[in-house]
Amino acid sequence: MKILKFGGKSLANGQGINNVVEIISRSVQNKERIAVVVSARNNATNELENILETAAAKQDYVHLLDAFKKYQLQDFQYVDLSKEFDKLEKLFSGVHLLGDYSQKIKDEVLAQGELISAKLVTQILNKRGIQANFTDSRALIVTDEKFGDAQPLEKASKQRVLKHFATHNGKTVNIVTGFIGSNEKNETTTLGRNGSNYTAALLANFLDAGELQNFTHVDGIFTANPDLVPTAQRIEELSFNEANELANFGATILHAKTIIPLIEKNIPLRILNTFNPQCSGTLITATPKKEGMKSLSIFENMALVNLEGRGLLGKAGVDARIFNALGKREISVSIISQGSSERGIGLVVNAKDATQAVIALEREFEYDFYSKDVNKIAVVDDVSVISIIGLDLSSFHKPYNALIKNQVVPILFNNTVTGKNVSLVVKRSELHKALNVIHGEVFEISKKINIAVFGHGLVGGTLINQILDSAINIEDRKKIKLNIFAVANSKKLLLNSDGIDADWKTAIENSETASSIETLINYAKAHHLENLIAVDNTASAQFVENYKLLIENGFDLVSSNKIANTLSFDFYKDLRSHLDKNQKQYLYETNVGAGLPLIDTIRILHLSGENITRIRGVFSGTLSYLFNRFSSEEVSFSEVLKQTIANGFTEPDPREDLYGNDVGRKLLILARELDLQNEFEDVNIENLVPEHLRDKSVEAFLEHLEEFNPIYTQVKEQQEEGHVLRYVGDLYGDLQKEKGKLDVKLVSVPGNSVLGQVKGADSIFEIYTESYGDRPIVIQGAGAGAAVTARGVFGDILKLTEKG
Ligand SMILES: NC(=O)C1=CN([C@@H]2O[C@H](COP(=O)(O)OP(=O)(O)OC[C@H]3O[C@@H](n4cnc5c(N)ncnc54)[C@H](O)[C@@H]3O)[C@@H](O)[C@H]2O)C=CC1
Ligand SMILES: N[C@@H](CC=O)C(=O)O
Repeated sequence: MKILKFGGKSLANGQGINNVVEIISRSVQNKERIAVVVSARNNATNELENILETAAAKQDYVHLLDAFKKYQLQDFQYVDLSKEFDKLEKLFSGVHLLGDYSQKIKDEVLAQGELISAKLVTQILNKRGIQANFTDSRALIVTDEKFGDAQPLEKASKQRVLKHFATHNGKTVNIVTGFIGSNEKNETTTLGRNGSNYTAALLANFLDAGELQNFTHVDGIFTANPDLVPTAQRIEELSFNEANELANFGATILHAKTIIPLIEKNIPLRILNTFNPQCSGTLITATPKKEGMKSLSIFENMALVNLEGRGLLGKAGVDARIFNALGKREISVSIISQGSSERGIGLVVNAKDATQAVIALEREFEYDFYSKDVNKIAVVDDVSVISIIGLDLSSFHKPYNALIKNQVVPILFNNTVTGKNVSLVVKRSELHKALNVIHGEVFEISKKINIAVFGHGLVGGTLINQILDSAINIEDRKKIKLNIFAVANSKKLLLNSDGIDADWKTAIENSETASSIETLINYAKAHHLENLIAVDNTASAQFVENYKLLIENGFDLVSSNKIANTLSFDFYKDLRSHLDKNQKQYLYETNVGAGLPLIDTIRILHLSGENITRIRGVFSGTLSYLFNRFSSEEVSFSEVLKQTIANGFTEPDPREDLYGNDVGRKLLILARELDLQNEFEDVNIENLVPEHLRDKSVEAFLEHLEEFNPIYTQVKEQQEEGHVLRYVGDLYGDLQKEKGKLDVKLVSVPGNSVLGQVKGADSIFEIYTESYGDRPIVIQGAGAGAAVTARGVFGDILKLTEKG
């Protein structure tokens, strides 16, 4: 025997009720022995409650009742529900007359919802030729007298159930009303929250059913509410214990009281979807294939009541008084937290009970206020509780760190001593984001990283395409979902919380959103985006001013833009202390040597105590390419310069390379990595641009490139035989002091020397250290170019995802 239970949404008009009838018919045709338990249809219970309130308020309820009746018969005019409708009319008219009702009357009213539902299903099945028997569970489930939340009397109920099924379970399917019973005086009672599930579980228990199939409107139990966490996954199997934990922690689909009758008889419970019958749902058994399942469950509308007092330390009985005062008002406390100083106790209660809780505590502790033992009772409204079920404190650091990194600071947390679960109280406004952050950390499901790209020129544009091309692969391999939710240039902003696609260029061209850092930050907040990274691929000094705001709003930073690291040393320090304060990271490997692993290498050497004594090399890809070709080919300086620009090696403003500023900046960045406090003005730069071209606009400058030719032809010709020109950066001096020496200059070196052998747009860096002596560590490779630089930026993004 199987018990099939259908919830309200399953029984709604249209696809729901049609599928229910199909499912039952198929079972009957397959000769399965089944009994069916039904809830009231769709919103019937709420509607009946509303009509009752309206009648009690002596307002016009008739149109509401008519609408209710119309819905019930909408597609089934042939079904006779006159008995239930008459009953409702009489009950409501009485309540309207009196202007009041008792819980007993309410139970009688609500019971009609289940009676209508069971009768309707029975008659539809009968019309299809299926022998179905309307079963009023008031004749089966005997309860105590607690109207609204009655307790079944198991022995008497079992006897009646067994008797009924002995006579009515031949070829006939019993369609049983859920939720309702009757007391020993034959008065209608209801079983409280989750009552229909309870009825189904009791029947399963009494009849020794092989399985209870609970048909809902969802595919089963998920690792978190899929409406809030899009990456939530259906759990295939759960143990009864795990399901019980879930039920205790607010998973509305289950309730502890519905699990217990099943555990007693070891009856599997399968949660199924009426609207997706192919889905195998979630199976709950005593021995699931896999145990240790984790899930997140929430209590959304909660409040935190804080009782504080200096005189509470060591005082016995304070907590007992608190719970006694709350208990008298039937206020249940879901989480309790008390520090060892006993100066305060925090209690999480349902938001609707918060005011009553405060009143109760104020009364109870009135005299303690006078004696100044208690000085404050306050409420933090709008909090939510997230419970991580299946997790203990040994692995709590991962979600906790991720929350802090995402600027969600839990108001309090606690764990259960037995069983595995940790609960956190967070501001309700942060619930959505917190859930997604925790989910990404706890489950081996993709962690989502939300990226905003500023500047989509050569490097930025290439980076976006690289990310889009590899995102699926990275998600498969690393369980990291890279989601570019924003792209900005100086004028426009493209926003899409689900991530931009390959058509992003057209999308940003068509975007009507003006570029604004505030708009972008607000968008990220409104969409509860977690794990935020801002990528600066501009060369803008103005944009750098946004860094602090981005950091404060939870963004880690990645930058190919060198400006932030080369402004004043005060700015440099201030930025780092801001990063520390907000626990944010800033990575900029591509600032020197494009995609080459230079900054990391120097940082690690320096951190490990290795004394770096000198760094020298060809720092600029642009100038490397320019002088490599100019030195070895019969070609004019201006011609190679034009090709260098066309190759995308130069800065957005190519004069920055030729003025020597770009190399100067790189040198300064490395110096500061070594904790030197140099300023940009300390760099001795040999400017490659003839003086008369220095104050021209970029456009005018580019029209006068030929004027470089006589100067550099002469420089080239004046070299020694076999020598080549190289534009070299040199950091030297006593690098243990406050400042080092930084030179940037054009030199002539033998063609077969280390620097002389550099080819293409390669950079080369010689790192001299105490341990390596006069044989420096050499890092060499492409020092410029959109593809390698974008790859370096991409690397920084991935490093951040791992650090998180
Ligand atoms: N090209 C290369 O080989 C390397 C470049 N870099 C750095 O990469 C950065 C980008 O270089 P490219 O892509 O070559 O330059 P680009 O000129 O092609 O792109 C820069 C983009 O930033 C945009 N932009 C400017 N101000 C902005 C603002 N306030 N907000 C949003 N967008 C803004 C511009 O409209 C432009 O599209 C530069 O800082 C450069 O120093 C670093 C290493 C190597
Ligand atoms: N213009 C720069 C680009 C990289 O930083 C260079 O050529 O090195």
